[in-house]
Amino acid sequence: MNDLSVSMSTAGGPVPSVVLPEAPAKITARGLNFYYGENHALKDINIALGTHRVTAFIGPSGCGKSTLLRIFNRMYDLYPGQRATGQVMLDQTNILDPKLDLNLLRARVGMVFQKPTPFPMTIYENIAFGIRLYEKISKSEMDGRVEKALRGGALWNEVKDKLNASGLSLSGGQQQRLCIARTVAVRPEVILFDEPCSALDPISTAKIEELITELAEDYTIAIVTHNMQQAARVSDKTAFMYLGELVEFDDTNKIFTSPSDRRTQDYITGRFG
Ligand SMILES: Nc1ncnc2c1ncn2[C@@H]1O[C@H](COP(=O)(O)OP(=O)(O)OP(=O)(O)O)[C@@H](O)[C@H]1O
Repeated sequence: MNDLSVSMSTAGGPVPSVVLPEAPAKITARGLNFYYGENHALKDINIALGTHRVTAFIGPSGCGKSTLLRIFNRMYDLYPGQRATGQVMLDQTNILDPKLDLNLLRARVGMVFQKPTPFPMTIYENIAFGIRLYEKISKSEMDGRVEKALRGGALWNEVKDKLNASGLSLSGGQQQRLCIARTVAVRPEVILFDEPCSALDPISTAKIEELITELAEDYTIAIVTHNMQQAARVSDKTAFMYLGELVEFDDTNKIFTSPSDRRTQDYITGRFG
């Protein structure tokens, strides 16, 4: 990704022209089905997310992208009547195991949402709060961790002189980078992004995309996006979903230049969705 040359896609945006070598799987779903009560929202999903790779999920509204992402850190446990069958592995850990410690899972698999959601506390505390849930460290160690996380979120230079200001006083784009910093602060292995730029202006969007590319050096990343140029710019692999099915999953370059399935072709050329 970082230093790849680009070519034009059928959707009109740049796509990476070099295919990265296959990476070992970090998250693997096998025969995954998901139900909202009677609504069968995900149908027999089989997919592997490569370690330190960026996997994009695209598809028309309601196809199940967010549902799949939320399974990766068991967000569905928060709502009654929802159930998953099949297998989803994070390395050797079965994510669907009812006995799994969800706090530990969510420390390993962090999530950044569509709308920036800073806590109503200082910038410093937004970062320190999550670290304290998992670790007891000294003030000076915490200062170091907060700085490192804010650097990781590409926000340090903008906030280093006002760490005691409210997180809510930042711009939307800065708030989203604060949320990313908050996520990396607890040192996850995977970061899930659910349409992270849809509430942001183009400059903030570009910053977040650049950041996602940098973060892939240290984390495995999954991103749901409606923006196909964004999927093409930031991801190594792209999954196209339709009506709860995983229609096609391949190198991003291939998906955007010569997809195998007619439905993928129709979607990326704007014929529906
Ligand atoms: N909390 C819920 N309760 C019941 N049904 C739901 C719930 N959330 C989503 N669904 C249904 O599950 C299906 C998949 O929804 P999901 O939000 O995963 O799709 P999506 O591809 O992320 O859509 P969008 O791009 O619009 O966010 C849809 O039919 C949707 O109506």
